[in-house]
Amino acid sequence: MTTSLKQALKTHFGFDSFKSKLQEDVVKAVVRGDRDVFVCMPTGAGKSLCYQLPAVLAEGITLVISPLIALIRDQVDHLRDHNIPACSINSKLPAVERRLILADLGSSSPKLKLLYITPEMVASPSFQPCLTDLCSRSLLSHLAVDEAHCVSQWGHDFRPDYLKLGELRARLPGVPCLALTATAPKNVQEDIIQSLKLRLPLSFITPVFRNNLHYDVIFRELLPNPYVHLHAFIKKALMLDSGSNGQGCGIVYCRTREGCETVAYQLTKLGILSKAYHAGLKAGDRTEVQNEWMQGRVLVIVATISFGMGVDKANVRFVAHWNLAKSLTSYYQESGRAGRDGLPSSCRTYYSAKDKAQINFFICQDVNRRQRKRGSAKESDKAAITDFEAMVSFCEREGCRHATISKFFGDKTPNCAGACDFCSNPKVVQAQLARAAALRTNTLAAPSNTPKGPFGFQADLYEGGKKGYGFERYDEGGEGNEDDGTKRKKEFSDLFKKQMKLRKVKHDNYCVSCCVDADCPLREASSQKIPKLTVKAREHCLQLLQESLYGHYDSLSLAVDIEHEVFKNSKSSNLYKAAVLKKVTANFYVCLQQQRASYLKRKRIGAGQRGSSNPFITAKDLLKSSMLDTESNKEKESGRFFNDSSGDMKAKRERLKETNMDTSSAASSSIKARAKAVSASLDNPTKGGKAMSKKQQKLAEAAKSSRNISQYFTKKQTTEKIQEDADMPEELDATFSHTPSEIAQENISREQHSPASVEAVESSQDVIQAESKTAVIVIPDDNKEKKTAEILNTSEQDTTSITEALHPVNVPPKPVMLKEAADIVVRYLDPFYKQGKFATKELFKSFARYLSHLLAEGRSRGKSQVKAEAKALIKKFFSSVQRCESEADWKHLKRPHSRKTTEKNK
Ligand SMILES: Nc1ncnc2c1ncn2[C@@H]1O[C@H](COP(=O)(O)OP(=O)(O)OP(=O)(O)O)[C@@H](O)[C@H]1O
Ligand SMILES: [Zn+2]
Repeated sequence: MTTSLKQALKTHFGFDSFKSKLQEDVVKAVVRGDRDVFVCMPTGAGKSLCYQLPAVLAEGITLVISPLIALIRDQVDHLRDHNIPACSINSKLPAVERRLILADLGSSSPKLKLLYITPEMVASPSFQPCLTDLCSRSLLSHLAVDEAHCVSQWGHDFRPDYLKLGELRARLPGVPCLALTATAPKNVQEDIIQSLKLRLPLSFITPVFRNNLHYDVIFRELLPNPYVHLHAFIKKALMLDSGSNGQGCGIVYCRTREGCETVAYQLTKLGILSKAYHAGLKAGDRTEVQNEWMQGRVLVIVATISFGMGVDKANVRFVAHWNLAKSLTSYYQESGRAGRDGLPSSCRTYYSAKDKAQINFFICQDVNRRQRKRGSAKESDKAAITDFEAMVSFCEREGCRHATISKFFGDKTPNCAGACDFCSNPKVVQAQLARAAALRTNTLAAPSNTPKGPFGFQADLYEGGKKGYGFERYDEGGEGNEDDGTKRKKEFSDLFKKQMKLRKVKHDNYCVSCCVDADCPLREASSQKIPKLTVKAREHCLQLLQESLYGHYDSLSLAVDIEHEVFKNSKSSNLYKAAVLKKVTANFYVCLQQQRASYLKRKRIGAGQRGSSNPFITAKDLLKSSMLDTESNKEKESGRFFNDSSGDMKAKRERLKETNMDTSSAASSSIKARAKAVSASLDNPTKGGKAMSKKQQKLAEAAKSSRNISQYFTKKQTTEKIQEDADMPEELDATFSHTPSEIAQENISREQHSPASVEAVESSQDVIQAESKTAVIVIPDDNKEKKTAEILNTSEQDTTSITEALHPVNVPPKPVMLKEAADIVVRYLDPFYKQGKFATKELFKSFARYLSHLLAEGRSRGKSQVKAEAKALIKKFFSSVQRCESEADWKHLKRPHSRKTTEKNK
C-alpha cells in the first residue's frame, strides 16, 4: 500500500514523500475507509492532502465542507492546477456553471472527485435533491469536514451552520467521515466528535508544540516608541540588516481597520514597505494586496484577522500581534502561520492594558447579549471568557510561553529549549512584568464591591451592549456598516470614560528599571559603561535623535550611530544626556533654519526691529545652561520641574520666573516689565491695577500657551490617534515624551487654534525678547520616576518666533486634516491617472494615500499651503517619472522642507 500511495502522491501532487509519518498514517486510515477519522494537526502540517489523496484514489466523490468560499476557491484552484477534477457549489456560482456541475453529478459516472461546499449550502433546500441522489447511488466516497472546530460552541470560530452537519451525517450512513482541525483543546475535540457523530474515530493528534516558533510578549505601554520597536523587530526577523533579500515576509495583526492603516503607514515611513488588509478595502484591492504579499513584493501585510485562514505561505518569518488576540486558541492559530516551512520564526504579541480592557468589554457585551436573547446563561458562554483569560495570562504570567499553550490544549509540557522569551531570559520577562505591575498599581483598581457577572466577570462594570466581541467574524461583516461601528465605538468610549472616572488613574510612575529587550536597536545595549544610565533612557534618547532626523532616509540607523558615538564618549549619565540633547537640538536647529530660510525669502525682516534680527535660538544657546548645570544643581532642579509636570501652575510659574531671572540677561528692561505684566496677568487677568486691553489679554493668552514648553516634551502619545481617538480612555494613555519635530508642529497648530495668535504674531517682536523660560525634557531613568534630564535655557520668544517663521501670515490657516488632504491629492492626481500615468489603479491609490499622509502629517498647514505643496510634489514626481510602475518610484519623495533637512544632514 505504501508504495502505491507514494506513487499516487507523486503522480497527482508531485510530492516525493509524505510530509510526516502522521500525514502518511492519516492517508492510510482514510483510504482504508473502515473508520471515521479525527485529525488535529497544526497549521501547515498538510491536512488537506489527508483527504485529497484518498479522494483521488477512491471511486466516487468526496464531499468537503469548508467554512469560507475564499478558502474553497483556493483549494479548488490548487487541485485543478494538478488536473484533479474539483469544483464547488456555492451561492456565488454563475447559473451556467452550476448547471454543468449538476449535470456531471447526475451522470452515471461523474468525473468530479472533490465537491466543496459551505455548511450553509449543505442545509440549503436547493442542494438536497442532489445530495439525496448521490447518496442513493452510493457515489459519495468520503465526507471531509475541514476547520471542524467551527462545530463547537467552545471553539473560537463557532458557526451555527456547522451544527447541522450532525444531521447530514445521519443522512449519509456508511460514508466515512474525516474531521480536521488545527486548533482544538480537549473540550472542543470532544464536541467535534459528538456533534459530527463520529463513530469510534481513529484520532491523529499532534502536540501543539512547534519548536521552530519563538514566542515573546512585549508590553506596548512601556515602550517609548512602539512603532520603532516593531520596526526593529521586523528588521531582525526578516534579516533586513544582513543585506540579503528574500528572507521571507511577515504578518502584523491589528484589531481594527484604522489600526492596520496606521501601522502600515508607520512601518512604511520607517522604511519597510507594508500594506494594510481589511474588510474596509474593496475586494479587488484586498486581492491585490494579498497577491503582492504572496509574491514578496510587499514584505509585511498589516491585517485584521480576516486575513490568513487558508493562506498557504511557507516563509512567513514572523507574526506580530499589535493588539491582543481575542483568545489563546485564536492566537495559537494566527501565530502558527509563521514558520510553516519549519524554519525558525518569531511570534510576538504587543500586549496592552487598553486592549485587555476593550476586548474584555466586547466579550462581556456579547455574552450579555446572547444571554438576554436566550433568557438564560449557558455553560458554553464561558468559553469566550475563559479563552480570553488564557490569552491574558499567557501575556501576564511568568513562565514558558510554549508550556502555557501546550497546557491549554491539554498536551504535556514540551521542551522549549529557549524558544520563548521566558526560557531564554527569564530576568527580562520578570523585569518587564515588574514595570507593568508598577504602572498598573497606579492605574486600575476595580471597585471591590462591583457585582460579578454569571461567570465571574464584571458584567455591570462595562454594562451590556448590543453586538459581539468587536471582532466581526474574520472582519467580514463590517462593510457598509460604519455607522454602527462608530456608534459602538462611541458607546464604548462613553462607558469607559464613565468607568475610568471611578478609578483615578495616574501615570506618574513610569518605572524605568533597566532591562535589555531582544530587539533593542541600541549598540552595546547591555553595556554598563556609564553608571546609572539605563537602557530605557538610552532608548528614549535614541528616539529623540531619530525624531530630530525626521525626513532623513534611514533616520533610525543614523540615530543609532550618533547615539552610540555619544555613549562611547560620555563619562556620566548627565554628560551623556547633555550630549544627546546637543545633537538633538543641533538637528532640530538645522530643520528650523531651513524653515526660516524659506520664510525669509518671502518676507524681508525690516530694519529697526527691536531685539535680535535672528529670531532663532541657537543650539548653543539652548544648551548653554544645560551644559553648565549638568553636574551641579541639575538634579535638584530637574526633580523639581518633574514634580511640576502635572501640578500647580502657579508654583511652576514662580519657579520658572526664578530660573528666568538668572538666565535672561539679554532681555531689555522695558520688555522685562512687559513680561512681568503678562506673567501677572496669567495669575489673575483682572489683577494688577488696570484691566488689560483686549490685545494684552490675547498676548497673555499667547504667552500662556507657549510658556509651558515642557508639555511639548511630555505629552500623551498621539501616533495612534487615528485608531484610538474615539475609543481610548485618556486615563489609560501612557505618557510619552514629545519629539522635536512635533514641537514645532504643535506650536504651529496651537498658535493656529489660538485666537490670540493673530496679534501674538503681530507683536512678536515684542514678545521675542519678553521672557526667558525653562524648558524641560523628560527622560526616564532609573529613579522610578520621570526626571528632567536637562534644563534648557530657552524662552517664550523661541516658540513664538518659531511659529512666526513657519507661519508668516496674519490670519492663521485652519489646519488640514487627513481627509481634506486626501481630497486635495485626489483632485490633483486624478488627471494623471486618466492620462494613464499609473500602471494600475492600486498604484494610483497607494500614491494618493502616501501623499495625503505626507501632507497631513503634523496637521500644521493651511489648505492653500497644502494645495501648493500637493501640486509641487506631484509636479516634481512626474518630472522624473514618466509613468508610475511601482511603489519604489515615490520612495524618495518627501515634503519640501523635510527633503532640505535631509540634504543638509547628509
Ligand atoms: N507530502 C507533502 N510534501 C510536501 N509538501 C506538502 C505535502 N503535503 C502537503 N504539503 C504542502 O504543505 C503545505 C500545507 O498544507 P495544507 O495547506 O494542507 O496545510 P494545513 O494543515 O491544511 O494547514 P491549515 O491549517 O493552515 O489549513 C501546502 O503547501 C501543501 O502543498
Ligand atoms: Zn519557553
